[in-house]
Amino acid sequence: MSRLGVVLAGGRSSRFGSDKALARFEGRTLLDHALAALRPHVDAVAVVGRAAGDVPGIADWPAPDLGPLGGLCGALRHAAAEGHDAVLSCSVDCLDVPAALLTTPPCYLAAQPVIGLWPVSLAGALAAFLATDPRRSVRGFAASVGATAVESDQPQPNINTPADLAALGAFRPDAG
Ligand SMILES: Nc1nc2c(ncn2[C@@H]2O[C@H](COP(=O)(O)OP(=O)(O)OP(=O)(O)O)[C@@H](O)[C@H]2O)c(=O)[nH]1
Repeated sequence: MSRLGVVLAGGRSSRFGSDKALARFEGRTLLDHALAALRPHVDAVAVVGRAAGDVPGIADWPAPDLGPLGGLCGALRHAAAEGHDAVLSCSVDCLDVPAALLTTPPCYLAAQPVIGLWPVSLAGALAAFLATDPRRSVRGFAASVGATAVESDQPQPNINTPADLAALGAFRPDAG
Protein backbone atom coordinates (compact mmCIF):
# COMPACT_ATOMS: atom_id res chain seq x y z
CA MET A 1 0.00 0.00 0.00
CA SER A 2 1.48 3.33 -1.05
CA ARG A 3 1.10 5.96 1.67
CA LEU A 4 1.49 9.72 1.48
CA GLY A 5 2.42 11.19 4.86
CA VAL A 6 1.07 14.67 5.51
CA VAL A 7 1.50 17.18 8.29
CA LEU A 8 -1.67 19.24 8.72
CA ALA A 9 -0.03 22.60 9.27
CA GLY A 10 -2.60 25.34 8.69
CA GLY A 11 -4.77 26.87 11.37
CA ARG A 12 -4.40 29.96 13.48
CA SER A 13 -2.32 28.84 16.52
CA SER A 14 -4.45 31.33 18.45
CA ARG A 15 -3.92 29.63 21.80
CA PHE A 16 -0.17 29.33 21.13
CA GLY A 17 0.11 33.01 20.22
CA SER A 18 2.58 32.56 17.34
CA ASP A 19 3.05 30.11 14.47
CA LYS A 20 3.10 26.76 16.31
CA ALA A 21 4.59 24.82 13.38
CA LEU A 22 7.72 26.98 13.52
CA ALA A 23 8.18 26.79 17.31
CA ARG A 24 11.44 25.06 18.16
CA PHE A 25 12.07 21.94 20.24
CA GLU A 26 15.43 20.18 20.59
CA GLY A 27 16.96 22.46 17.95
CA ARG A 28 14.42 22.11 15.16
CA THR A 29 10.91 23.17 14.37
CA LEU A 30 7.85 21.17 15.37
CA LEU A 31 7.05 20.89 11.66
CA ASP A 32 10.41 19.20 11.05
CA HIS A 33 9.81 16.83 13.98
CA ALA A 34 6.40 15.90 12.56
CA LEU A 35 7.86 15.22 9.10
CA ALA A 36 10.54 13.06 10.70
CA ALA A 37 7.86 11.11 12.60
CA LEU A 38 6.04 10.32 9.35
CA ARG A 39 8.98 9.43 7.11
CA PRO A 40 9.67 5.87 8.34
CA HIS A 41 6.06 4.88 7.59
CA VAL A 42 5.36 6.45 4.18
CA ASP A 43 6.49 6.58 0.56
CA ALA A 44 6.49 10.39 0.36
CA VAL A 45 5.75 13.36 2.61
CA ALA A 46 3.98 16.69 2.12
CA VAL A 47 2.78 19.61 4.20
CA VAL A 48 -0.83 20.78 4.00
CA GLY A 49 -1.92 24.38 4.43
CA ARG A 50 1.39 26.15 3.87
CA ALA A 51 4.52 26.15 1.73
CA ALA A 52 7.39 24.35 3.44
CA GLY A 53 10.71 24.76 1.65
CA ASP A 54 11.84 21.59 -0.12
CA VAL A 55 8.82 19.57 1.02
CA PRO A 56 5.83 19.67 -1.36
CA GLY A 57 2.95 21.83 -0.17
CA ILE A 58 -0.72 20.91 -0.63
CA ALA A 59 -3.61 23.37 -0.47
CA ASP A 60 -6.63 22.80 1.74
CA TRP A 61 -9.80 21.84 -0.08
CA PRO A 62 -12.38 23.16 -0.87
CA ALA A 63 -11.07 26.32 0.87
CA PRO A 64 -8.54 27.36 3.52
CA ASP A 65 -9.42 27.83 7.19
CA LEU A 66 -11.92 24.98 7.45
CA GLY A 67 -9.79 23.33 10.15
CA PRO A 68 -7.84 20.05 10.01
CA LEU A 69 -10.49 18.31 7.87
CA GLY A 70 -10.05 20.90 5.09
CA GLY A 71 -6.36 19.98 5.13
CA LEU A 72 -7.12 16.26 5.13
CA CYS A 73 -9.53 16.66 2.22
CA GLY A 74 -6.88 18.47 0.16
CA ALA A 75 -4.39 15.74 1.06
CA LEU A 76 -6.70 12.87 0.06
CA ARG A 77 -7.43 14.45 -3.32
CA HIS A 78 -3.73 15.15 -3.94
CA ALA A 79 -2.70 11.65 -2.86
CA ALA A 80 -5.29 10.04 -5.14
CA ALA A 81 -4.06 12.10 -8.09
CA GLU A 82 -0.47 11.03 -7.32
CA GLY A 83 -1.38 7.33 -7.22
CA HIS A 84 -1.16 6.73 -3.46
CA ASP A 85 -3.60 4.41 -1.71
CA ALA A 86 -3.79 6.13 1.66
CA VAL A 87 -2.84 9.23 3.60
CA LEU A 88 -1.10 9.05 6.97
CA SER A 89 -1.97 12.36 8.63
CA CYS A 90 -0.56 14.04 11.70
CA SER A 91 -0.58 17.38 13.45
CA VAL A 92 2.41 19.70 13.87
CA ASP A 93 2.80 18.57 17.49
CA CYS A 94 3.38 14.91 16.61
CA LEU A 95 6.76 13.53 17.68
CA ASP A 96 6.08 9.90 16.83
CA VAL A 97 3.47 7.85 14.98
CA PRO A 98 2.59 4.74 17.03
CA ALA A 99 3.03 1.50 15.08
CA ALA A 100 -0.41 0.42 16.32
CA LEU A 101 -1.92 2.88 13.87
CA LEU A 102 -0.38 1.23 10.82
CA THR A 103 -3.16 -1.26 10.30
CA THR A 104 -6.11 -1.29 7.94
CA PRO A 105 -7.45 2.18 7.12
CA PRO A 106 -9.54 4.05 7.98
CA CYS A 107 -8.26 4.33 11.52
CA TYR A 108 -7.12 7.08 13.86
CA LEU A 109 -5.52 7.50 17.25
CA ALA A 110 -8.26 7.57 19.88
CA ALA A 111 -6.33 10.16 21.90
CA GLN A 112 -5.45 12.41 18.95
CA PRO A 113 -7.74 11.88 15.94
CA VAL A 114 -5.80 14.13 13.53
CA ILE A 115 -3.22 11.33 13.58
CA GLY A 116 -4.86 8.82 11.28
CA LEU A 117 -4.59 6.54 8.28
CA TRP A 118 -7.23 7.29 5.64
CA PRO A 119 -7.85 5.60 2.26
CA VAL A 120 -7.83 8.08 -0.63
CA SER A 121 -11.25 6.74 -1.60
CA LEU A 122 -12.68 8.79 1.31
CA ALA A 123 -12.04 12.11 -0.47
CA GLY A 124 -15.62 12.36 -1.73
CA ALA A 125 -17.16 11.38 1.61
CA LEU A 126 -15.01 13.97 3.36
CA ALA A 127 -15.98 16.72 0.92
CA ALA A 128 -19.65 15.85 1.53
CA PHE A 129 -19.10 15.84 5.30
CA LEU A 130 -17.45 19.28 5.14
CA ALA A 131 -20.39 20.61 3.15
CA THR A 132 -22.97 19.42 5.65
CA ASP A 133 -21.41 19.31 9.16
CA PRO A 134 -20.92 22.82 10.56
CA ARG A 135 -18.67 21.59 13.40
CA ARG A 136 -16.20 19.97 10.99
CA SER A 137 -15.15 17.62 13.77
CA VAL A 138 -12.43 15.06 12.98
CA ARG A 139 -14.03 12.56 15.36
CA GLY A 140 -17.40 13.18 13.73
CA PHE A 141 -16.00 12.46 10.29
CA ALA A 142 -14.15 9.38 11.54
CA ALA A 143 -17.37 8.02 13.06
CA SER A 144 -19.33 8.77 9.88
CA VAL A 145 -17.04 6.52 7.82
CA GLY A 146 -16.72 3.77 10.44
CA ALA A 147 -13.04 4.44 11.12
CA THR A 148 -11.43 2.38 13.87
CA ALA A 149 -10.26 4.24 16.99
CA VAL A 150 -6.82 2.84 17.79
CA GLU A 151 -5.60 2.85 21.39
CA SER A 152 -1.90 3.29 22.04
CA ASP A 153 0.16 3.05 25.23
CA GLN A 154 2.37 5.78 23.84
CA PRO A 155 1.28 9.18 25.20
CA GLN A 156 0.77 11.83 22.53
CA PRO A 157 1.59 15.48 23.13
CA ASN A 158 -1.13 18.05 22.49
CA ILE A 159 0.54 21.43 22.19
CA ASN A 160 -1.92 24.27 22.34
CA THR A 161 0.01 26.79 24.43
CA PRO A 162 3.66 27.76 25.12
CA ALA A 163 3.32 25.98 28.48
CA ASP A 164 2.45 22.76 26.61
CA LEU A 165 5.63 23.20 24.55
CA ALA A 166 7.69 23.71 27.70
CA ALA A 167 6.40 20.34 28.97
CA LEU A 168 7.14 18.51 25.72
CA GLY A 169 10.36 16.86 26.94
CA ALA A 170 8.21 14.53 29.06
CA PHE A 171 6.90 12.89 25.88
CA ARG A 172 10.29 11.64 24.77
CA PRO A 173 10.33 7.83 24.99
CA ASP A 174 13.57 7.87 27.00
CA ALA A 175 12.39 10.62 29.36
CA GLY A 176 12.49 9.51 32.96
N1 LIG B 1 -4.17 22.33 6.68
C1 LIG B 1 -4.80 22.79 7.77
N2 LIG B 1 -4.38 22.41 8.99
C2 LIG B 1 -5.03 22.91 10.07
C3 LIG B 1 -6.11 23.82 9.95
N3 LIG B 1 -6.52 24.14 11.22
C4 LIG B 1 -5.74 23.45 12.06
N4 LIG B 1 -4.83 22.71 11.36
C5 LIG B 1 -3.81 21.82 11.93
O1 LIG B 1 -4.47 20.82 12.68
C6 LIG B 1 -3.74 20.53 13.87
C7 LIG B 1 -4.61 20.78 15.08
O2 LIG B 1 -4.95 22.15 15.07
P1 LIG B 1 -5.38 22.93 16.39
O3 LIG B 1 -4.20 23.05 17.30
O4 LIG B 1 -6.59 22.31 16.95
O5 LIG B 1 -5.81 24.32 15.78
P2 LIG B 1 -4.97 25.62 15.52
O6 LIG B 1 -5.78 26.45 14.60
O7 LIG B 1 -3.56 25.28 15.10
O8 LIG B 1 -4.85 26.32 16.95
P3 LIG B 1 -5.95 27.22 17.73
O9 LIG B 1 -6.14 28.47 16.95
O10 LIG B 1 -5.29 27.48 19.05
O11 LIG B 1 -7.20 26.36 17.83
C8 LIG B 1 -2.49 21.39 13.82
O12 LIG B 1 -1.44 20.60 13.26
C9 LIG B 1 -2.86 22.52 12.90
O13 LIG B 1 -1.74 23.06 12.22
C10 LIG B 1 -6.53 24.23 8.65
O14 LIG B 1 -7.47 25.03 8.46
N5 LIG B 1 -5.85 23.67 7.60
